[in-house]
Amino acid sequence: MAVYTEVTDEALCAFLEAYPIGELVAFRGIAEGVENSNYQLKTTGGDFILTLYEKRVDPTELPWFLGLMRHLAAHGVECPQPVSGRDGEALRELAGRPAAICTFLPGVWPRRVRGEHAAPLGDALAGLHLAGQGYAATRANALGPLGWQPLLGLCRKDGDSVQPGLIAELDAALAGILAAWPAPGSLPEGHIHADLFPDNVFFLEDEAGKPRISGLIDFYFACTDLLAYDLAVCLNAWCFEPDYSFNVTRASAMIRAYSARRPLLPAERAALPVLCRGAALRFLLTRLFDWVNTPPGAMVTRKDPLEYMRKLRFFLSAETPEAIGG
Ligand SMILES: Nc1ncnc2c1ncn2[C@@H]1O[C@H](COP(=O)(O)OP(=O)(O)OP(=O)(O)O)[C@@H](O)[C@H]1O
Ligand SMILES: N[C@@H](CCO)C(=O)O
Repeated sequence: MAVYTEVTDEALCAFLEAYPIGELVAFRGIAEGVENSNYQLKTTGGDFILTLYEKRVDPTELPWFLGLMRHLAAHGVECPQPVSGRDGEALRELAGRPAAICTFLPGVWPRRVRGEHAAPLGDALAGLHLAGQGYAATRANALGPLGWQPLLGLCRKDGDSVQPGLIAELDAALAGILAAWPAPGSLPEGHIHADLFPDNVFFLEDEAGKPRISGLIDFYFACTDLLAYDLAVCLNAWCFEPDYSFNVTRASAMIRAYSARRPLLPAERAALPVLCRGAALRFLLTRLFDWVNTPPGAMVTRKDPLEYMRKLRFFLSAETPEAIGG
């Protein structure tokens, strides 16, 4: 359930007066998503998404995220576009929260990932990286390597209650990953999505029944970091079977499609195993943090950290890029 902040009819109608998108026809809360409150709006001007940004998004960073979405949409990426009010502002306040309206994207995210999703995803990811190049402002990755040690520290006290020995295993993995992490400046950097999981990628089917991407959403973890790290996030999120076996065919198709649009440098390909380990650790740590630090009844949907322990173990055992489809 992710409608944390309720909006009344009256408040919404008053809010909409600031926008040139007609009058409210209908609106409903969207239960999916864990970070923010989302509403689907139908107005006489069309379909839109209203997002109320909840506590975990720093309001001072919102202009960067909205600016990136605008930039990407202007450069050919299908992604939500912030709608400006009559005063030119896209960001304002509703029900005591920062709020923005974005364009609605058609399509649905895949509840079950299939092999044929991999190539369109790789292609779209490379397209996003290329389109992001002209967006000059940068945002450091708070959940990058420098953030992992402090995050692990915050899980230290209770982490072993999730699985005995977990913290010692993570200490050892983190030390190895940091020691092997690419040196600053050694790999291409740019703006990355950093959370391109299946629930953030919408597909439609073409006439032949083949899936094609209709849009990418949820840019609120986007940041400036190693481009190949974004591919590592996708290899984690898209390439495991429900029994946690790694689907190397799917990974190869994704990497090939990415490289066809933005050729990976040999050094990026060589770094994929450690980048995949780092990406697995990142999602493990944020999930573990939520697991051990969320009081019952709090407004955060917890996800299983151990799913990422299994993925991390796989990537620790995969020593070459070939072993992960590279
Ligand atoms: N622009 C859009 N067009 C159509 N549907 C959207 C759009 N933005 C969001 N949605 C719908 O809202 C749901 C939640 O959105 P989103 O994933 O951005 O929420 P969140 O709580 O910020 O994210 P998350 O939990 O993934 O971090 C999506 O699964 C989708 O159904
Ligand atoms: N994609 C993240 C949640 C944050 O959007 C996860 O699965 O842990």
